[in-house]
Amino acid sequence: MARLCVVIRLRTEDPGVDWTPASSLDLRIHSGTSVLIVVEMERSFAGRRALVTGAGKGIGRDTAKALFASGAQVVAVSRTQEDLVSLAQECPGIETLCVDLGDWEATERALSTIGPVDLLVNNAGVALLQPFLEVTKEACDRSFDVNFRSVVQVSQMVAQGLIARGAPGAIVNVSSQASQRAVKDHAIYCSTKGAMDMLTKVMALELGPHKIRVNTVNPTVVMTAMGRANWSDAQKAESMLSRIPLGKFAEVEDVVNAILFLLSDQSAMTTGSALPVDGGYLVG
Ligand SMILES: NC(=O)C1=CN([C@@H]2O[C@H](COP(=O)(O)OP(=O)(O)OC[C@H]3O[C@@H](n4cnc5c(N)ncnc54)[C@H](OP(=O)(O)O)[C@@H]3O)[C@@H](O)[C@H]2O)C=CC1
Ligand SMILES: CC(=O)C(C)=O
Repeated sequence: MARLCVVIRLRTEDPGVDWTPASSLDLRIHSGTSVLIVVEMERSFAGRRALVTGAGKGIGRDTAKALFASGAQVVAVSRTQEDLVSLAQECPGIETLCVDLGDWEATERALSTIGPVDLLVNNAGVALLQPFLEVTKEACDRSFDVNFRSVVQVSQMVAQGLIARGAPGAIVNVSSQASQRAVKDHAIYCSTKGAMDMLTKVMALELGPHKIRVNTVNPTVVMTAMGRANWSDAQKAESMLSRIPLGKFAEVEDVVNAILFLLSDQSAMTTGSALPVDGGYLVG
């Protein structure tokens, strides 16, 4: 028997859009032919407003661009103005906000007027590597201020807005495989990411009744500016690669796809989870 598979790709558009079909699909089915019609729903964030921290470079920049391309209104927050200028040139219409998220008062001032946000990606982070016995107060304070405290602060502001509007929302915290495995010279970094994973679970517990989902993505090494700074040495990289069953580091796109999945309605029943993007590193 001949089998015919028809894939119809639909975009979940704004309900206000006129669905009058531009063209019709004329199928002539011969007798004895079975037809499987697959309707693929593309992920669209039309009508949603997303805030991405650390959107100047790397994972955050590509996440902001992907959300923008998927129809979301995007607020890109980062520390270096020229990164935001170039991002706005690439994506005309993206909103930008330049602030050091490690500065609580400056962040409060900068984000107090951002308006409603439906989707939040807490991506900004620093990896200040020091052997445990050489950890400094400055590195400890900076790491926790950026990687952890700013996540608390920005999430509070966004969640309070959602609750006031009675609107559902989704938050993705960008953690790391390093939240669950010791990595040499990463005592403070691992601790900030471990704290982030636990924070994520408590946020999910308390915000769930408000229809706000909270999850982490937990990538392995990604060769962004941060990855290149710490993992360009071939021998050091090999020590990590040898512990990854898929035998490769993650690409930025792999992390972006995981983030968009956890922001989308396709993960409507997932909250409080930690989604590895690590090639199997954490199974070891
Ligand atoms: N790269 C990797 O191997 C991995 C990264 N991660 C995590 O992914 C996230 C993104 O990392 P990645 O894209 O690689 O990092 P990058 O260093 O390439 O980019 C980080 C971005 O965050 C911004 N940022 C950092 N600190 C602040 C701050 N205080 N206020 C505002 N913006 C800030 C940076 O701005 P600026 O450059 O101006 O400081 C930059 O735009 C981080 O949380 C990281 O821990 C997780 C696993 C692996
Ligand atoms: C940089 C990082 O998050 C690692 C080591 O996974």
